[in-house]
Amino acid sequence: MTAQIIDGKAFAGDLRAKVAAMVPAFRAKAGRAPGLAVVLVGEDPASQVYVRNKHKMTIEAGMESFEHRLPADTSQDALIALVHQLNADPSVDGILVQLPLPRQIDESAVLAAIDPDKDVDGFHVVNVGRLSTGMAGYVPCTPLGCVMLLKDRLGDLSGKDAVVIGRSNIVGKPMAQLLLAENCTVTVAHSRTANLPEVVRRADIVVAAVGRPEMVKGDWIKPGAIVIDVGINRVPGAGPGKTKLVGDVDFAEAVEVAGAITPVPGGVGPMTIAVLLRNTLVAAHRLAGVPYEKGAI
Ligand SMILES: NC(=O)C1=CN([C@@H]2O[C@H](COP(=O)(O)OP(=O)(O)OC[C@H]3O[C@@H](n4cnc5c(N)ncnc54)[C@H](OP(=O)(O)O)[C@@H]3O)[C@@H](O)[C@H]2O)C=CC1
Ligand SMILES: Nc1nc(=O)c2c([nH]1)NC[C@@H]1CN(c3ccc(C(=O)N[C@@H](CCC(=O)O)C(=O)O)cc3)C=[N+]21
Repeated sequence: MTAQIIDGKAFAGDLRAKVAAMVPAFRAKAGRAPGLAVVLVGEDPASQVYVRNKHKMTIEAGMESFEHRLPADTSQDALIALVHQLNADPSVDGILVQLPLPRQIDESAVLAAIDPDKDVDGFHVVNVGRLSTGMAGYVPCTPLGCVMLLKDRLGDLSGKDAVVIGRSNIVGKPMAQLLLAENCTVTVAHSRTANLPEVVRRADIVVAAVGRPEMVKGDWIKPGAIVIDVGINRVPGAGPGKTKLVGDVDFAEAVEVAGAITPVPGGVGPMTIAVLLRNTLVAAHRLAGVPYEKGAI
């Protein structure tokens, strides 16, 4: 039996359409559009592609997009000064500083400078604390997108055995917190985990966020399990000079065992941007004092 393919691209398209449908009512009440500011430091080609996509989709959703591109040798002080300027700008509801940052800049100092109420990435320690204590706040886009796909597929996640591979601050840890909040029994695996295949084999839900191309093999997966592949790895493709994207899961193997699986591309990636727009819409409502029906999207 082969797994169902979870169409994250289509799901994300629906989500963006729902966000776009709520923008006119917000505009009418607030007298302005929701605004998202994206800051890119340096010329990393992959980051440039993401930032361009975010800009395009922000505009398509009827929101304002403010792009700030800074040279790779920008100082930490200059970047933090820009963040402070965006914090004070009433037309900006959401601020995203594209990661990773160049070596001379301390990431945590920059994230700490972002107003937690404009932190639509959910990376500020205040929002990390809110998530881990069950308070309302901003949740990192990629993990929230993964939970949306899981709930769409499974409904209630209570009692499910979930294994998250990876413990980064931007994916693994918030993913584990969200699954815990959904009453899963959560295991977080990482590079020092002993017997990783065995650990993964007991999971009803596997989330792979490792950054190692096709590391998770088919015989690590319990038959019928749901596999969410967060990995985005560019590897050599067919023909000289060509590249292709693969996930952290060996898709060809896992698709033969899993109950459902996200592809790469077209799985989790598109969800990340759709959730970013959703978080920006929520931020705009809160900052403008326009009521937002909890759970509207
Ligand atoms: N789809 C999307 O929107 C997004 C995709 N990504 C992708 O997700 C992946 C993970 O990203 P990110 O969390 O930022 O990556 P990090 O490099 O920050 O974290 C990787 C994690 O994987 C663990 N790990 C590394 N090697 C192994 C191994 N052999 N066995 C078990 N665990 C291992 C590391 O363990 P340790 O802590 O011990 O070092 C670490 O916790 C990447 O491919 C990235 O491109 C990221 C963000 C968004
Ligand atoms: N502050 C910050 N917030 C982030 O959310 C953030 C970041 N920094 N730095 C980089 C990572 C990575 N990330 C992705 C977003 C979209 C796709 C995406 O749309 N992927 C498409 C493919 C795109 C392609 O073809 O390259 C897909 O999987 O189908 C992937 C990865 C957000 N990140």
